[in-house]
Amino acid sequence: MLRSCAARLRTLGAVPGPARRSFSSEKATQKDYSLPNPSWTKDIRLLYDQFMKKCEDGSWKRLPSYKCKSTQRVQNFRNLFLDTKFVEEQTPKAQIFTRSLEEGLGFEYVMFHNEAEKRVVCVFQGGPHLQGNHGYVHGGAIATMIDITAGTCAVLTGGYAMTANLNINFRRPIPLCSVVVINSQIDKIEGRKYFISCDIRSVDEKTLYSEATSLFIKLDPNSLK
Ligand SMILES: CCCCCC/C=C\CCCCCCCC(=O)SCCNC(=O)CCNC(=O)[C@H](O)C(C)(C)COP(=O)(O)OP(=O)(O)OC[C@H]1O[C@@H](n2cnc3c(N)ncnc32)[C@H](O)[C@@H]1OP(=O)(O)O
Repeated sequence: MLRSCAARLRTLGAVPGPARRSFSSEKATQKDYSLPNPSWTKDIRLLYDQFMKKCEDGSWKRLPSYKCKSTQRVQNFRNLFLDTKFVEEQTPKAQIFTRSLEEGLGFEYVMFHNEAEKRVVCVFQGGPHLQGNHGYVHGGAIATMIDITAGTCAVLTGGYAMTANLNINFRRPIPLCSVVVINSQIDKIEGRKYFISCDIRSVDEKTLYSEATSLFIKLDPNSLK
Protein backbone atom coordinates (compact mmCIF):
# COMPACT_ATOMS: atom_id res chain seq x y z
CA MET A 1 0.00 0.00 0.00
CA LEU A 2 2.90 2.33 0.68
CA ARG A 3 3.50 4.05 -2.59
CA SER A 4 6.12 3.49 -5.20
CA CYS A 5 8.85 5.87 -6.24
CA ALA A 6 7.00 6.60 -9.52
CA ALA A 7 3.90 7.57 -7.59
CA ARG A 8 5.93 9.88 -5.41
CA LEU A 9 7.38 11.53 -8.48
CA ARG A 10 3.84 12.07 -9.76
CA THR A 11 3.04 13.92 -6.52
CA LEU A 12 6.06 16.09 -7.01
CA GLY A 13 4.85 16.90 -10.53
CA ALA A 14 7.65 15.12 -12.36
CA VAL A 15 5.34 12.53 -13.94
CA PRO A 16 1.70 13.23 -14.96
CA GLY A 17 -0.85 11.32 -12.88
CA PRO A 18 -4.63 10.97 -12.71
CA ALA A 19 -6.59 13.99 -11.52
CA ARG A 20 -6.94 14.11 -7.75
CA ARG A 21 -10.28 14.40 -5.99
CA SER A 22 -11.29 17.70 -4.51
CA PHE A 23 -11.57 17.39 -0.72
CA SER A 24 -12.51 20.93 0.26
CA SER A 25 -16.22 20.58 -0.56
CA GLU A 26 -16.47 17.26 1.36
CA LYS A 27 -15.26 18.81 4.59
CA ALA A 28 -18.11 21.30 4.73
CA THR A 29 -20.71 18.52 4.86
CA GLN A 30 -18.97 16.35 7.44
CA LYS A 31 -20.35 15.70 10.90
CA ASP A 32 -17.96 16.38 13.77
CA TYR A 33 -18.17 13.27 15.97
CA SER A 34 -16.33 14.80 18.90
CA LEU A 35 -19.28 17.01 19.81
CA PRO A 36 -21.80 15.91 22.48
CA ASN A 37 -24.63 13.66 21.32
CA PRO A 38 -27.67 12.19 23.15
CA SER A 39 -25.75 8.99 24.04
CA TRP A 40 -23.23 10.92 26.15
CA THR A 41 -23.64 10.35 29.89
CA LYS A 42 -23.43 13.01 32.58
CA ASP A 43 -19.78 12.12 33.23
CA ILE A 44 -18.52 12.63 29.68
CA ARG A 45 -20.53 15.86 29.36
CA LEU A 46 -19.07 17.15 32.61
CA LEU A 47 -15.49 16.47 31.49
CA TYR A 48 -16.25 17.89 28.05
CA ASP A 49 -17.46 21.11 29.69
CA GLN A 50 -14.39 21.25 31.97
CA PHE A 51 -11.99 20.87 29.05
CA MET A 52 -13.93 23.36 26.90
CA LYS A 53 -13.38 25.85 29.74
CA LYS A 54 -9.64 25.12 29.56
CA CYS A 55 -9.81 25.85 25.82
CA GLU A 56 -10.92 29.43 26.46
CA ASP A 57 -7.38 30.77 27.04
CA GLY A 58 -6.06 28.86 24.02
CA SER A 59 -3.82 26.47 26.00
CA TRP A 60 -6.02 23.51 25.08
CA LYS A 61 -7.78 22.81 21.80
CA ARG A 62 -10.64 20.45 21.13
CA LEU A 63 -9.86 18.21 18.17
CA PRO A 64 -12.68 17.73 15.67
CA SER A 65 -13.20 14.16 14.50
CA TYR A 66 -14.72 12.88 11.26
CA LYS A 67 -15.84 9.50 9.96
CA CYS A 68 -14.10 9.93 6.63
CA LYS A 69 -11.28 12.36 7.03
CA SER A 70 -10.79 14.69 4.09
CA THR A 71 -8.76 17.44 5.62
CA GLN A 72 -5.72 18.98 3.99
CA ARG A 73 -3.54 16.95 6.39
CA VAL A 74 -5.09 13.70 5.15
CA GLN A 75 -4.84 14.73 1.52
CA ASN A 76 -1.15 15.47 2.00
CA PHE A 77 -0.66 12.07 3.67
CA ARG A 78 -2.32 10.29 0.76
CA ASN A 79 -0.23 12.20 -1.74
CA LEU A 80 3.00 11.41 0.04
CA PHE A 81 2.55 7.88 1.29
CA LEU A 82 -0.19 6.01 -0.53
CA ASP A 83 -0.22 4.41 -3.92
CA THR A 84 -2.44 6.34 -6.34
CA LYS A 85 -4.34 3.17 -7.36
CA PHE A 86 -5.11 2.39 -3.72
CA VAL A 87 -6.33 5.92 -3.09
CA GLU A 88 -8.71 5.84 -6.05
CA GLU A 89 -10.10 2.36 -5.42
CA GLN A 90 -10.22 2.10 -1.65
CA THR A 91 -10.51 5.54 -0.04
CA PRO A 92 -14.15 6.14 -1.07
CA LYS A 93 -15.03 3.12 1.13
CA ALA A 94 -12.63 3.92 3.96
CA GLN A 95 -13.87 5.04 7.35
CA ILE A 96 -12.14 5.83 10.61
CA PHE A 97 -12.41 2.59 12.60
CA THR A 98 -13.40 4.26 15.86
CA ARG A 99 -16.19 6.26 14.17
CA SER A 100 -17.70 3.38 12.24
CA LEU A 101 -20.12 2.07 14.89
CA GLU A 102 -23.57 3.48 15.52
CA GLU A 103 -23.89 6.46 17.87
CA GLY A 104 -23.59 5.44 21.51
CA LEU A 105 -22.85 1.74 20.84
CA GLY A 106 -19.11 1.88 20.28
CA PHE A 107 -16.43 4.50 20.69
CA GLU A 108 -17.72 7.82 22.03
CA TYR A 109 -14.86 10.20 22.67
CA VAL A 110 -13.46 13.67 22.41
CA MET A 111 -9.77 14.62 22.39
CA PHE A 112 -8.08 17.79 23.57
CA HIS A 113 -4.55 18.88 22.66
CA ASN A 114 -2.13 20.98 24.67
CA GLU A 115 0.66 21.98 22.31
CA ALA A 116 2.97 23.50 24.94
CA GLU A 117 2.81 20.40 27.12
CA LYS A 118 2.89 17.99 24.14
CA ARG A 119 -0.15 16.25 25.59
CA VAL A 120 -3.37 14.82 24.25
CA VAL A 121 -6.21 13.92 26.60
CA CYS A 122 -9.10 11.77 25.44
CA VAL A 123 -12.36 11.49 27.32
CA PHE A 124 -13.77 8.09 26.35
CA GLN A 125 -17.11 6.33 26.89
CA GLY A 126 -16.96 2.71 25.73
CA GLY A 127 -20.39 1.60 24.50
CA PRO A 128 -22.10 -1.82 24.81
CA HIS A 129 -20.79 -3.14 21.48
CA LEU A 130 -17.22 -2.96 22.80
CA GLN A 131 -17.78 -5.75 25.30
CA GLY A 132 -14.97 -8.24 25.91
CA ASN A 133 -15.41 -10.06 29.21
CA HIS A 134 -18.99 -9.79 30.44
CA GLY A 135 -19.71 -6.18 31.46
CA TYR A 136 -16.24 -4.88 30.59
CA VAL A 137 -14.60 -3.14 27.65
CA HIS A 138 -12.58 -5.42 25.34
CA GLY A 139 -8.80 -5.08 25.65
CA GLY A 140 -8.50 -4.54 21.90
CA ALA A 141 -10.86 -1.57 22.14
CA ILE A 142 -8.77 -0.19 25.00
CA ALA A 143 -5.59 -0.69 22.96
CA THR A 144 -7.23 1.07 20.03
CA MET A 145 -8.07 4.09 22.14
CA ILE A 146 -4.57 4.23 23.60
CA ASP A 147 -3.08 3.94 20.10
CA ILE A 148 -5.13 6.73 18.59
CA THR A 149 -4.65 9.03 21.58
CA ALA A 150 -0.87 8.53 21.60
CA GLY A 151 -0.83 8.55 17.78
CA THR A 152 -2.63 11.88 17.69
CA CYS A 153 -0.09 13.23 20.17
CA ALA A 154 2.75 12.06 17.87
CA VAL A 155 1.18 13.38 14.68
CA LEU A 156 0.33 16.78 16.14
CA THR A 157 3.86 17.14 17.52
CA GLY A 158 5.96 15.75 14.70
CA GLY A 159 3.86 15.09 11.60
CA TYR A 160 2.87 11.79 9.96
CA ALA A 161 3.87 8.88 12.17
CA MET A 162 2.96 5.23 12.71
CA THR A 163 2.97 2.97 15.75
CA ALA A 164 6.10 0.84 15.84
CA ASN A 165 5.62 -0.49 19.36
CA LEU A 166 2.86 -0.45 21.96
CA ASN A 167 3.12 -2.01 25.44
CA ILE A 168 0.06 -2.03 27.67
CA ASN A 169 -0.46 -3.11 31.26
CA PHE A 170 -4.14 -3.67 31.90
CA ARG A 171 -4.41 -3.02 35.65
CA ARG A 172 -8.19 -2.98 36.20
CA PRO A 173 -11.08 -3.87 33.86
CA ILE A 174 -13.00 -0.90 32.50
CA PRO A 175 -16.77 -1.23 33.08
CA LEU A 176 -18.77 -1.04 29.88
CA CYS A 177 -20.53 2.31 29.33
CA SER A 178 -18.38 4.05 31.94
CA VAL A 179 -16.30 7.14 31.20
CA VAL A 180 -12.52 7.17 31.52
CA VAL A 181 -9.77 9.69 30.86
CA ILE A 182 -6.86 8.73 28.60
CA ASN A 183 -3.84 10.92 29.10
CA SER A 184 -0.89 10.77 26.68
CA GLN A 185 2.31 12.74 26.61
CA ILE A 186 5.57 12.77 24.73
CA ASP A 187 8.39 11.64 27.01
CA LYS A 188 11.27 11.84 24.54
CA ILE A 189 12.00 12.55 20.90
CA GLU A 190 15.07 11.04 19.23
CA GLY A 191 15.27 11.90 15.56
CA ARG A 192 12.21 10.27 13.97
CA LYS A 193 11.39 8.32 17.16
CA TYR A 194 8.63 9.58 19.43
CA PHE A 195 8.37 7.87 22.83
CA ILE A 196 4.91 8.42 24.26
CA SER A 197 3.41 7.25 27.53
CA CYS A 198 -0.25 6.94 28.27
CA ASP A 199 -2.52 6.07 31.16
CA ILE A 200 -6.23 5.53 31.60
CA ARG A 201 -7.90 6.63 34.80
CA SER A 202 -11.38 6.93 36.20
CA VAL A 203 -13.11 10.31 36.16
CA ASP A 204 -12.21 10.85 39.85
CA GLU A 205 -8.61 9.79 39.03
CA LYS A 206 -8.66 7.24 41.86
CA THR A 207 -8.58 4.14 39.66
CA LEU A 208 -5.71 3.44 37.29
CA TYR A 209 -7.13 1.16 34.60
CA SER A 210 -4.23 0.87 32.16
CA GLU A 211 -0.72 2.16 31.56
CA ALA A 212 1.13 2.10 28.27
CA THR A 213 4.37 3.07 26.62
CA SER A 214 4.70 3.41 22.90
CA LEU A 215 7.08 4.21 20.10
CA PHE A 216 5.93 6.10 17.04
CA ILE A 217 8.17 6.57 14.03
CA LYS A 218 7.79 9.66 11.94
CA LEU A 219 7.29 8.58 8.34
CA ASP A 220 10.00 9.59 5.94
CA PRO A 221 8.89 9.83 2.28
CA ASN A 222 12.54 9.59 1.21
CA SER A 223 12.94 6.17 2.82
CA LEU A 224 10.06 4.61 0.87
CA LYS A 225 11.07 1.95 -1.62
C1 LIG B 1 -7.54 18.70 13.73
C2 LIG B 1 -7.47 17.24 14.07
C3 LIG B 1 -6.08 16.79 13.91
C4 LIG B 1 -5.95 15.37 14.28
C5 LIG B 1 -4.61 14.92 13.86
C6 LIG B 1 -4.38 13.54 14.18
C7 LIG B 1 -4.25 12.79 12.96
C8 LIG B 1 -4.10 11.53 12.95
C9 LIG B 1 -3.98 10.74 14.16
C10 LIG B 1 -3.78 9.37 13.75
C11 LIG B 1 -3.60 8.49 14.92
C12 LIG B 1 -3.62 7.13 14.35
C13 LIG B 1 -3.03 6.15 15.29
C14 LIG B 1 -3.12 4.81 14.68
C15 LIG B 1 -1.75 4.42 14.30
C16 LIG B 1 -1.75 3.05 13.74
O1 LIG B 1 -2.64 2.28 13.91
S1 LIG B 1 -0.42 2.62 12.85
C17 LIG B 1 -0.75 0.95 12.41
C18 LIG B 1 0.18 -0.01 13.08
N1 LIG B 1 1.53 0.27 12.69
C19 LIG B 1 2.02 -0.11 11.52
O2 LIG B 1 1.38 -0.70 10.69
C20 LIG B 1 3.46 0.25 11.27
C21 LIG B 1 4.22 -0.85 10.51
N2 LIG B 1 5.65 -0.52 10.51
C22 LIG B 1 6.17 0.29 9.59
O3 LIG B 1 5.52 0.71 8.65
C23 LIG B 1 7.61 0.64 9.77
O4 LIG B 1 8.27 -0.30 10.57
C24 LIG B 1 7.78 2.07 10.41
C25 LIG B 1 7.14 3.11 9.49
C26 LIG B 1 7.16 2.12 11.80
C27 LIG B 1 9.27 2.37 10.51
O5 LIG B 1 9.85 2.10 9.27
P1 LIG B 1 10.95 3.09 8.64
O6 LIG B 1 10.40 4.44 8.45
O7 LIG B 1 11.52 2.38 7.47
O8 LIG B 1 12.01 3.20 9.80
P2 LIG B 1 13.17 2.20 10.26
O9 LIG B 1 14.40 2.62 9.54
O10 LIG B 1 12.75 0.79 10.17
O11 LIG B 1 13.28 2.58 11.80
C28 LIG B 1 13.68 3.89 12.18
C29 LIG B 1 14.28 3.77 13.56
O12 LIG B 1 13.27 3.29 14.46
C30 LIG B 1 13.67 2.03 15.04
N3 LIG B 1 12.52 1.16 15.12
C31 LIG B 1 11.65 0.85 14.15
N4 LIG B 1 10.70 0.03 14.59
C32 LIG B 1 11.00 -0.21 15.88
C33 LIG B 1 10.37 -1.01 16.89
N5 LIG B 1 9.25 -1.69 16.65
N6 LIG B 1 10.92 -1.01 18.11
C34 LIG B 1 12.05 -0.30 18.40
N7 LIG B 1 12.69 0.49 17.46
C35 LIG B 1 12.16 0.51 16.24
C36 LIG B 1 14.72 1.48 14.07
O13 LIG B 1 15.59 0.60 14.72
C37 LIG B 1 15.42 2.74 13.61
O14 LIG B 1 16.28 3.17 14.65
P3 LIG B 1 17.71 3.80 14.34
O15 LIG B 1 17.45 4.98 13.45
O16 LIG B 1 18.48 2.71 13.65
O17 LIG B 1 18.26 4.17 15.68
